[in-house]
Amino acid sequence: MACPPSLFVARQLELLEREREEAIAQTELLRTCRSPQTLQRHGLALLALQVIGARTGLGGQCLLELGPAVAGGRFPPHQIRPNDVVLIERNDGTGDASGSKSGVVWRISDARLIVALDTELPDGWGDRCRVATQPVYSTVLGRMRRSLQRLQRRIEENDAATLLDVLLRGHAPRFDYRVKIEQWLDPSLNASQRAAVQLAISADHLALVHGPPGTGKTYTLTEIIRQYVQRGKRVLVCGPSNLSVDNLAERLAPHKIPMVRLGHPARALPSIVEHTLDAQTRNSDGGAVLVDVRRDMDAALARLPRCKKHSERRNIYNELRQLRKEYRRREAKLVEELVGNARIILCTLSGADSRQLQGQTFDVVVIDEAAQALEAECWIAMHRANCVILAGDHRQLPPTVLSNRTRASVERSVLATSKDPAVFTLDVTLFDRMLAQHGDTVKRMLSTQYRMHQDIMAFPSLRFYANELTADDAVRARLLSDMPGVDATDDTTIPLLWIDTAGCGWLERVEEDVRGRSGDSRFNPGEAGQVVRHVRQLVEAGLPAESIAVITPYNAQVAHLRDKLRERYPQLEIGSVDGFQGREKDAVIVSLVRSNDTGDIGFLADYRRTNVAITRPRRHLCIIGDSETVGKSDQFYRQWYEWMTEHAEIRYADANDDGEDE
Ligand SMILES: Nc1ncnc2c1ncn2[C@@H]1O[C@H](COP(=O)(O)OP(=O)(O)OP(=O)(O)O)[C@@H](O)[C@H]1O
Repeated sequence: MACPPSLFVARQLELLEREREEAIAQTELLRTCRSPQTLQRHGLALLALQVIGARTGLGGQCLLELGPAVAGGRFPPHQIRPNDVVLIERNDGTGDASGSKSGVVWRISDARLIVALDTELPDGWGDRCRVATQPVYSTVLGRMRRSLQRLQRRIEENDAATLLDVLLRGHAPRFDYRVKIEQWLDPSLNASQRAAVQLAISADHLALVHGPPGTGKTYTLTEIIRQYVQRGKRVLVCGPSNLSVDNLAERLAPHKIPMVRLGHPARALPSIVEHTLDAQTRNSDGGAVLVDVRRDMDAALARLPRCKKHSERRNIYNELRQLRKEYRRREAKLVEELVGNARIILCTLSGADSRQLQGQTFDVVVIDEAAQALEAECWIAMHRANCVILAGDHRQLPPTVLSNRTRASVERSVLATSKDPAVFTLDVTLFDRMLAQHGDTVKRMLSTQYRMHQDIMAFPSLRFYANELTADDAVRARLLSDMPGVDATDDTTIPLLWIDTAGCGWLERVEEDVRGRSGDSRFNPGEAGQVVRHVRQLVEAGLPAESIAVITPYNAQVAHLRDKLRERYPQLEIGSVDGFQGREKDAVIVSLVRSNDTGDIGFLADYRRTNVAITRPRRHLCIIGDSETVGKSDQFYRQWYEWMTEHAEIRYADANDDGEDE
């Protein structure tokens, strides 16, 4: 039996609070240990900006336009992205920190940054400012906490909703198999995809679609959503990231179903821009009136910089306040109409808490990438329906949890089945919990994959997917040498290669943290040399650098590899394994980094990370690592290496080879 619902929710609340404290502590650490200049060097801040203008956006928000203070200047390299929460601070030499404001990045280009603020910048602000990223946790965690508190109330009131019974009270999920699919809207679906659609459509309250890498999860969800709509149902489609939501929106867009994508349109793909609430509001009949009010607001905003007198400025602020009120009233009415008429609403999980969805209910909530979402985040959306379809892959990485750095996450399959709420950690997802609680009857796994050469697929299939994956004919034998312009060489004609660095003495090194102490991250210059060599050989064989990704579990190795490779191969993608989840490339080189005498493998012990790393390539996977270190005390890595010796090519690195010369 599962743990008592109210205890479970109380424990989740406690864990969220710990997460909030950790997020605050980390931000503080950044702020206290690093100067603004250092933050800018790390891509977390942009300094010396000037206010270029302000106009009105959706919701009557103030869209503040910023650019480099130097005329014709460009921003330095940075990591600021649309939807990031940023803090705008005045930087006019007065040293006055008052008036700093939090906003959301709307758009960002080489020389322009537009930030959405709830109100204008305070009166008296100088034109000079700087911007620094802030963890979004504060907003998202707040929404999660509210959703759990609501859940707690529903449990106390004994809410009879059967979704709660299945998700929290251990009742078995029910399926009505009389619900048959008369016509496949997408006839190209394969047998396992059809089985998943059938299960989802028959579910009274809960069904899981397990989608291993490249198996067409998005394809399948599209059919599920369309089948629901055809049955007259209203569907809320969510995912933890904007990208997950946009991928589905893009697949649904051609089918002409009334749908609305909520959230900032900044990152919307061109094909779905017309479905964003922002665009639909503008293009509707009522939108013309809004445009008029918006014009009045922009005109008032434009007058502001010219007013020197305090009283004049105060009058303009009063005028703006009235106009904003009017704008919000009219807009709310329009939004209610648009949202109310839509059969499909798409938004991030935390976006399901937005005011545009106030009072809205749905027949079903579909959650993509559910194995990467915190359970509390899922509840934000799940309060709106009595049936939920979860799609994901619990064999890949779970959501990032700041407060949980222990090996507990590795052992979470044990935790997920426990009755003791004290052992739950935040990265035990709802997807995990439901599988542990209800078993395989509640899920269907997609088993044909459309990404990897069959040899690349074979080990992950064996180890993570009960050997049930098959490679579609179109991909099963494709090699790099089959690509146009690529020569057949020793490297391009093999799908699997391990460059073994055992015995080379290339020991891992520890990166210093922000305080100059030994940090968590590691790098390995010897391995990096082998990466350089392999990239060079592939490119010399005619493979474009943009078809190659170099990935590694450690951020310090990412930075080290970027230093070595970026200039020579600007198109080459170099990143962390975690950041590459959900992506694919023709050739993928994985640098394992760990090399020591004790066999310490750190967070490589989370095999889900290894699974993500080795399932990214289409045609060629090259592992660079020390087989002795990783296999010393870890059975998984020992088995993997043994398997590789039978099925892949093993090359032994030369200790005198730094990868730079022929
Ligand atoms: N039934 C099918 N017939 C032919 N191709 C398919 C089919 N299903 C999926 N594909 C192809 O497989 C690829 C992956 O599909 P999709 O993007 O839906 O996968 P996914 O499982 O969501 O991916 P990820 O591994 O990133 O989660 C796509 O290029 C798609 O064209």
